[in-house]
Amino acid sequence: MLRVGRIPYINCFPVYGAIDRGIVPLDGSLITGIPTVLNRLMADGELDVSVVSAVEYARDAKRYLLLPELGITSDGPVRSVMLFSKRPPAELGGRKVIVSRSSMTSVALLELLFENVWRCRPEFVLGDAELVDVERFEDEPHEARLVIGDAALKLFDQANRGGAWAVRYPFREDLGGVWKSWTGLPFVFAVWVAQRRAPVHEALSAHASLIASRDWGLTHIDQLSAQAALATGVSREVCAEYFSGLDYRLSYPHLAGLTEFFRRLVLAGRVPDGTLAFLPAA
Ligand SMILES: C=C(O[C@@H]1C=C(C(=O)O)C=C[C@H]1O)C(=O)O
Repeated sequence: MLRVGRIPYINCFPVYGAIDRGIVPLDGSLITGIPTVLNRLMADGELDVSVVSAVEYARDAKRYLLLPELGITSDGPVRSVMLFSKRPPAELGGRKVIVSRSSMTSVALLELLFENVWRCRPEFVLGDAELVDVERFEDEPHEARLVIGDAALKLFDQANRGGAWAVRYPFREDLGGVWKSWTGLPFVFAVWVAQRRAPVHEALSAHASLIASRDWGLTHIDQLSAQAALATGVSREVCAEYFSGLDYRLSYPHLAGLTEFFRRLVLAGRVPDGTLAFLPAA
């Protein structure tokens, strides 16, 4: 039986919702983890199929096959990948920026944006940035923080409603939005991959289930938004708006965004040059 990874954030509700409800069968067992944990489990061969940070694919493309037609993407603002800053990003040179330990893609994207858009070089430090960590944010001195997932959505929402976070971090940059202004392209935060050595018929079966579940999810956003509101404490309306800004497909514009991101990471020497290799479509 395949071991299939999933992220606990609400951004995965539209893909796993029908599987969770038993509406779409999955021939495999689900293992839940934050993105960097799933990346490591895939790198170590402990999972067969998983959603991973887009950068994890590029880091070791020979190990994986991409699952076609599936990704976590946004064409502009994403709302859940945010730099919360006490000063304008261009003034963060030499200052401490804490980046989420949960993320690989967004950390790489943030570094590219500092080099090319904000043109300065902060000191990056890894830190915890999940919902349970939020109360301890001020314990570590910093000028800005990269937060992803449910914690980012929640803090962004609180800041938009003028709460304490708006005062603490007057400068809030949505990395999906900044990427779009810089390149004109959508951004692919996460992809689904199978180990190349996974039996093809089993990987195809998992892919078919994920696609069927995603198709169900996209037609049941009201139901999923209610569940997401319970999970995060963010209103149902904001969760619905969040889902409407995410796109779970991997069509030509998304692939253009993905390859542009990888091209820039290769130029910066952060990942080896490579190609996109896909599992045959289910
Ligand atoms: C949009 C998001 O996409 C994600 C970002 C990831 C990363 O930065 O490595 C990995 C998986 C996704 O959860 C998010 O988490 O908010």
